[in-house]
Amino acid sequence: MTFSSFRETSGPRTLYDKVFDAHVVHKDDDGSYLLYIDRHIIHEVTSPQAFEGLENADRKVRRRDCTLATVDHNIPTESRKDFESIDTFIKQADSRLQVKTLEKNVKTHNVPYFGMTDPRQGIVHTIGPEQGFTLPGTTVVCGDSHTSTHGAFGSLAFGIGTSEVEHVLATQTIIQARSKNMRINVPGKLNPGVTSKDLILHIIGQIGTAGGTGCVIEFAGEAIESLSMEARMSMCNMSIEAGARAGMIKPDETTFKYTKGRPLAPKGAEWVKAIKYWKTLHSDEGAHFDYDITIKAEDVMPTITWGTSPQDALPISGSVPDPAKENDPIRKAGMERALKYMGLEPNTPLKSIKIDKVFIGSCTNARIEDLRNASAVVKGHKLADNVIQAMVVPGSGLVKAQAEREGLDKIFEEAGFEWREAGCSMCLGMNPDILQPHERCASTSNRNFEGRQGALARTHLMSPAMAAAAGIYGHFVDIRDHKYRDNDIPAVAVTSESESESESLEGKAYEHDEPIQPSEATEEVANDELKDIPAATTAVKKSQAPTASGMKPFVKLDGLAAPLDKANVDTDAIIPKQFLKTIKRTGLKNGLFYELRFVKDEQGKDKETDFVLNVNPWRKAEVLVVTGDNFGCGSSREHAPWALKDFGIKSIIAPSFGDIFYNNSFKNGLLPIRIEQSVILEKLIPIAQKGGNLVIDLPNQNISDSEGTVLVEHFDIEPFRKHCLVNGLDDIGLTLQKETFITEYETRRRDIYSFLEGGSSLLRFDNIPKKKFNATTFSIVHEKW
Ligand SMILES: CC(C)[C@H](C(=O)O)[C@@H](O)C(=O)O
Ligand code: SF4
Repeated sequence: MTFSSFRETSGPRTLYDKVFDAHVVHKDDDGSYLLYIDRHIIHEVTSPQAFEGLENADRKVRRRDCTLATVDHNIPTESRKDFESIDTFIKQADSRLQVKTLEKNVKTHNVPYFGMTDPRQGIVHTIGPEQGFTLPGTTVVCGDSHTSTHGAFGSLAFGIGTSEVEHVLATQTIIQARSKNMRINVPGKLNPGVTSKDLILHIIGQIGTAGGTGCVIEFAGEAIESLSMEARMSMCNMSIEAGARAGMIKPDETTFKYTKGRPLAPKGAEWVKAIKYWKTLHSDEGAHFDYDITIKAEDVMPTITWGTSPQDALPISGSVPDPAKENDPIRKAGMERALKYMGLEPNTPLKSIKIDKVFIGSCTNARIEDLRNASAVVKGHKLADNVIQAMVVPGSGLVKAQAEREGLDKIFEEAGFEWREAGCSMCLGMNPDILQPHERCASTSNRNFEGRQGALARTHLMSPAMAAAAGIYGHFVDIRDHKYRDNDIPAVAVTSESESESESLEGKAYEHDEPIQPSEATEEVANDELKDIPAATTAVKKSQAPTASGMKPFVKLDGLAAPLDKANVDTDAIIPKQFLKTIKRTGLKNGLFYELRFVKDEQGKDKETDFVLNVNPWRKAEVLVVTGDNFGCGSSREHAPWALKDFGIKSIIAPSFGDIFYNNSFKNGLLPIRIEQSVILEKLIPIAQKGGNLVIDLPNQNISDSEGTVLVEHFDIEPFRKHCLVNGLDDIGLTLQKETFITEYETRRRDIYSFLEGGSSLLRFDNIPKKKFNATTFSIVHEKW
């Protein structure tokens, strides 16, 4: 049997090329591809507008068996012991609305769903692998940038925006351009005390947050091969912080061992067939990589961040850098701003910096191995007196249950840590878990952007062991100096899954021979708790509804240009988390660049700063001219282009863009244009600074001033994107015209990749407590499965 029906080249291929090729449904003459999506995970923040669009266009979820939903970002992490209903449990009205909207949507469309009363609920990127929903060689998408996590299985996994969520729901495909291939080789062995989190922070420190832009990174080499699946997931998780579209690691025995026996992993003959295929998934000898980078394992030390970008990473033995020693003026200004925000003095030894809080959680580091590593540090110690709060938030209900079986909860609690329920929590603080202004946190999460964990809060990223140690000592420490009690040193650069976990996951609890439809559990909750969803969501009038379809054509724009002299503007800065709780695409104007545009006055009211968009004439700007690289990096939130559009911005010019933001912009008729930095500085910025207009001619792909002088003779744009913008075309409508190709692909898929059939529809929902549960019921139910 041949496993692939499409091949771009006859020569050697990379892992990425192989997985990409295997999913090509159709290649258009303009070079864009339609890719089939095997696994689609959904959460409450980025799906409401997608379901709304789907319903307004009278479309259905094409493959509910390829779809899995859960709630994670908004939910409180306090004990659910007394959980009665979402109405009483979620106190924040906007969070509650998002959760209930998801529940309504999964019910309407019969999508398998792990709600708050389901012990399998957890962070999207924890539950996919845990259930065996994520499998080697699959395409995995989610309206979430850290979907890259799933690449640890050799799957092609990437974050998408809400319009694309709608596209996948309707068509089970996505329109993609081919990315470049980057390989990061890590030869040698990691030093004792060094985890995959240190390694990925080190890599980002080296290549920068724009280093992987336009690429899919394959992590390879001895140090990578020796990592456990959990450690690999932490690596791939943060490949988005390196600017990459996705991160991948070739599947091997470690992968197969982790996957075997998971509820949705293939069984019997299908397992044998799957393994045969998965073993072909590696980069061929001689395959071409556009970039090949080597990072020696022995050079990596326990690493933490000092600033407000994940690339601000240094070995723990280092000191806060000194801007006075930086020659590049843009970088120098960035460093000064970061140090001011972080409340740090140049040249301070990192180990002497005191902390206020600890957060052990997030999709990067809240799996069982992470909690084992952190608890081994904590065991027999107490939190330092200056530490106000330390939280441990497991990645899923199952991680929590496993940790409790191993007694880790007790170890943490005895040391003074809080033991919480699963969710995203303080990673971005869409729920009540936030830092207060100026609090400094040792965090195992992945983003240290300004305001990420709370307004004016200070985040330092590090491994679970290092965060736990910071809690014990009250300041950052080199984990290699820590004295473990009882010689209880965990295998931090673990080589394979611990037996106990694999066994529990292979146990009876997860058998699923008889497919059972998701029925009552989903239904009952949804029926009871839809009361406060406004009518507009349940019945939007077609004519009023903003959907992905029918965009206004973008042809020529003659618009006032505003200058923005910044690099690495992340989407958290473009639209902070508190504005993500909407279930609409509009009304985000005031949230745009909120932290930059407003400060609080004495009465606690918003007062405008002198940020460029608050100043005349730029209040009316339609073009944003950015001098620095990597505009729109970070989160996949489509709220970023929505907010820019709401403000009136129609085009953004920058040297480079975050991949997901770039993509999301097109879906909303917002034109991002990549122009070399020297040209921006020389020709465009002077006009923007004067408050002049720029004329962007999309059909002719050039930019002039209002007198007609051509400033940029040619800018690049992929033909398909141009075609859609100029004609205001609806992607989904276009894709649905390719129905024959999609059904043909599905027929082939059923045969060639038969081990993917069934998907989430094989999950059991019969044994889940429906209304109420407590930790004890949980583990009993879990044992019984
Ligand atoms: C809310 C979601 C869109 C976002 C993401 O894409 O990453 C979030 O998970 C984050 O970490 O900022
Ligand atoms: S990065 Fe944080 S907020 Fe985003 S999915 Fe992961 S845990 Fe959730």
